Amino acid sequence: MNNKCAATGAKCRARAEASRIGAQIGAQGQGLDFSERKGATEMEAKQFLTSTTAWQNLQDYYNKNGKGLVIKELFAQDPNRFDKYSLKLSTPNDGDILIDFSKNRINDQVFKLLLDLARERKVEEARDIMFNGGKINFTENRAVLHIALRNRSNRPIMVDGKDVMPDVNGVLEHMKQFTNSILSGEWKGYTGKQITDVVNIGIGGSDLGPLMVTEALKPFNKGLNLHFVSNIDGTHMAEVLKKVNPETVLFIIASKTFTTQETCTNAKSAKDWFLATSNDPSSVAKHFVALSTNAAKVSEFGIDTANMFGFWDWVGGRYSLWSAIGLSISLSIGFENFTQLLDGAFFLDQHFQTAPLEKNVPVIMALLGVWYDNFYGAETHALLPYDQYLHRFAAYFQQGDMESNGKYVTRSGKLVDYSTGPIVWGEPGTNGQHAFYQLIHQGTRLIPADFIAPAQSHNPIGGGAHHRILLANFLAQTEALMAGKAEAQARDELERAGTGADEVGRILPHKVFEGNRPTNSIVVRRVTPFTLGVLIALYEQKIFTQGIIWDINSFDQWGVELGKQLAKAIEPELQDNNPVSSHDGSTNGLINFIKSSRS
Ligand SMILES: O=P(O)(O)OC[C@H]1OC(O)[C@H](O)[C@@H](O)[C@@H]1O
Repeated sequence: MNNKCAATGAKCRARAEASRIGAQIGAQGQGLDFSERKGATEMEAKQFLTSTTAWQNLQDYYNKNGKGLVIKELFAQDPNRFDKYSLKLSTPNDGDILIDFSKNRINDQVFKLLLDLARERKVEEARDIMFNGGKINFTENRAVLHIALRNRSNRPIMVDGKDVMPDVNGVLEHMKQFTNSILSGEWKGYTGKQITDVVNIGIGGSDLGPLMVTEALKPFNKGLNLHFVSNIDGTHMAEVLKKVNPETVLFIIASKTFTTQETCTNAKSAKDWFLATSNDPSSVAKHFVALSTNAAKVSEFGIDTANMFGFWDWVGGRYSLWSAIGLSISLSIGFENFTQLLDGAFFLDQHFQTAPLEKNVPVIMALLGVWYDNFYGAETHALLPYDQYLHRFAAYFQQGDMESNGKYVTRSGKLVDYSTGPIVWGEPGTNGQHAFYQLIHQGTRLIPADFIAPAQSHNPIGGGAHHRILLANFLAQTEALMAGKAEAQARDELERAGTGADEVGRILPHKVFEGNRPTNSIVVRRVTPFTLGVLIALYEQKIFTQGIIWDINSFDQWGVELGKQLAKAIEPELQDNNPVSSHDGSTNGLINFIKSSRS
């Protein structure tokens, strides 16, 4: 250990760890291209996925045995199946988190072959590149470092030769001071009143994360009313403005780029509304703050950069709730709880970095997804939280997963010949049961589903009856999806109920459940800032792992640009009522119908 290291023990150990990982990558990274070529193809897989040995082994196994993998029979054959295919993550203060993946169409051989695939695709090496600041988002020449935002060890993380942690900590300190001054009432509005309401104006990653988390952690709310405006539809803004008072409202303009049309338009309308009452441009500073990477645009909009909370281009929008974008979270639940959320994510990141693949929860969940998407042809994945507070969880991961892995070209620009990211959807239980579970149970599509439930409710009303019923339904659904109901049982039930023979013959097929529908179950003790941080990071790292296996760039989103471009061209055409003919027949027809219908 040199003298410099002796002076800063923890940092030094972290640096040594970083350089060890770096050396390891150099030594082991034969399957990925780790050449010095700028950015990019830093993690380009050398072999096309479907021609790798691991893939072909899986394909062979699936072809021979895929249809014969019946989960309930696998349980009958192996009394230790639950122990073998479930993991517990022990959190420091928030209890254990159980991840049960035993109700899947896997056996030891499939599990081994899936792990072989992760090894062949160099998942661990790719992970280490991300954690060490590699510019893996090569189409934008950016590192991918949301993990630095929750790097609670303060291990130095270098981008372009600079440690990002001092800046990360600086913004966290600013968020802390601001949160405390708002919550204590020290920060006053332009007429001297305390702030009572916060309106977050943002869209996509600048809306969904804060909205999902503030809803999920409502029991921890410190007293402010939170509102979110995302849609350009004036209705969204108009309805929120009805509920707030210019003297006591704080607008947070959240936009990584500060160029997003919806957010800029909504922010301007909010400012106009506010100034119509305050009549004093200097009062804006007390009621508007900005969260952005773009200081120039923030001041152009009229927000003092002293009231700006910055972040960096290495934070992807859909991974940004850990950054300044989380200010509304911090204002809702207090800064201490916000740091608990970061701690939870850090806990999961450490697990992802250190657990062997066969015990690595995000890796296992990613591999199970690949098994169903690519071999069984599943097209969707359901997220089914049995917790009302998590009602936006699936919506949040629609962006998280679909914007990340909805890509059809590989890192080197070749068309894939396999499917990539699934369609993600879901609603909280038990609402979903009374709406779409019919199709999961008896439809023609295979829908792998994740069930998420807390053992303890924040609202144990009815002497705990509500939560007991909720949990019974969660457990019953995963059991039913796996076990199904055989014809003999269905017949027996009908006969016992006194149904006549003709009637039995007629309705029996409708009463049979094939079963063998795969599910994962994740059970937390309670939904807390820490456990929610774990859950979110778990899905983020699952998405990362799948992106590596599929050899796609999970961190750009060019697919959202074309529509924006065309909208910019159409908008001026909507300014008058003259018919247009510059588009295809359908688009012309729609535009002209709208023009004729609005006068
Ligand atoms: O935060 P902003 O720069 O306003 O971006 C908001 C959103 O806009 C987009 O079009 C992207 O698809 C999202 O990834 C992003 O989260």
